[in-house]
Amino acid sequence: MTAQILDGKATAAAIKSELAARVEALKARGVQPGLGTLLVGDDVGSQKYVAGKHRDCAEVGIASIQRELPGTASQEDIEAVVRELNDDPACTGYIVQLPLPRGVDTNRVLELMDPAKDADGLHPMNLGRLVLNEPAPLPCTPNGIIELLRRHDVEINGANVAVVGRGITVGRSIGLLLTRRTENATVTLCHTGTRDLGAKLREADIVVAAAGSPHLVLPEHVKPGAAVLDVGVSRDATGRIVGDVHPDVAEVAGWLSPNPGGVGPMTRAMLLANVVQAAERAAEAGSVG
Ligand SMILES: Nc1nc2c(c(=O)[nH]1)N[C@@H](CN(C=O)c1ccc(C(=O)N[C@@H](CCC(=O)O)C(=O)O)cc1)CN2
Repeated sequence: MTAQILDGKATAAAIKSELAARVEALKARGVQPGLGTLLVGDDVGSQKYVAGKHRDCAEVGIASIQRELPGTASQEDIEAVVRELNDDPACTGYIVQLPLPRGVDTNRVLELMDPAKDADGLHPMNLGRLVLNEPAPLPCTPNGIIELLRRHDVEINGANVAVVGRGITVGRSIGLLLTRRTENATVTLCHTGTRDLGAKLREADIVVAAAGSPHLVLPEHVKPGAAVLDVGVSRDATGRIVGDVHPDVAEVAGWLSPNPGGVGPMTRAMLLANVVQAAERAAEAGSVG
């Protein structure tokens, strides 16, 4: 068997053209959505991701507000920029690029954000709303994974899903999304403390590998025909991306997301979707437009 490709690049391009039409409609009502980003430090990967987010904004007609601080910035410096973005009317939604430098209290920074401007769905209020099944911006990577599966007609309803990795942007929240009645999956969250990871993976119809551990998922771990999403990003000595999934998994899986070109572009598309949706909600509520 050779897995069919879950093409994140093409799917994200289709979503972006849908979003561009919604942005046009907002602009016709006098509403200009604007995405802010705060990047702290000089991590090359993070710089690339943030640059990509602003390229996407330009493509769909969302305005860009870029803030950068050096890696030596203090907690207070970072919080001052968060307050500025909270108060800036041109910034209708924003993100703080993660991870923040060692020593910075990330939770305190996220808690200080205006939840109405949280374009990443990572503010504790919005994660709480997700738990309560109330409308909220959805975390971008988990939402991107679900959208990628849906748009390729991969059955989620009733599926056994194994997630590997318990990080804040993927592992912790994806179970909340997949176990909603609308998705109806059964989720096992695996991590470094999981005994017999292989056995958990072999039971799964869908594997989400988000551990950041190069080639952790091997062909013998995968049920024939399963959908495998490669989310983890490590880099080899030349700076090339190495995913969590061994390339030979393509011989066993039914579906496989490439890395790069799979979940990454979907993460960016879902960020734009959150910005557009928040602007639409605000316009409906009459606060703008
Ligand atoms: N505030 C946030 N920080 C981080 C998030 C997040 O959702 N919010 N997720 C990741 C990084 N990330 C988004 O910020 C992200 C990762 C990957 C890509 C992407 O398009 N990757 C390309 C490859 C790019 C390359 O060559 O390096 C791909 O997969 O094709 C976009 C965004 C952690 N931080």
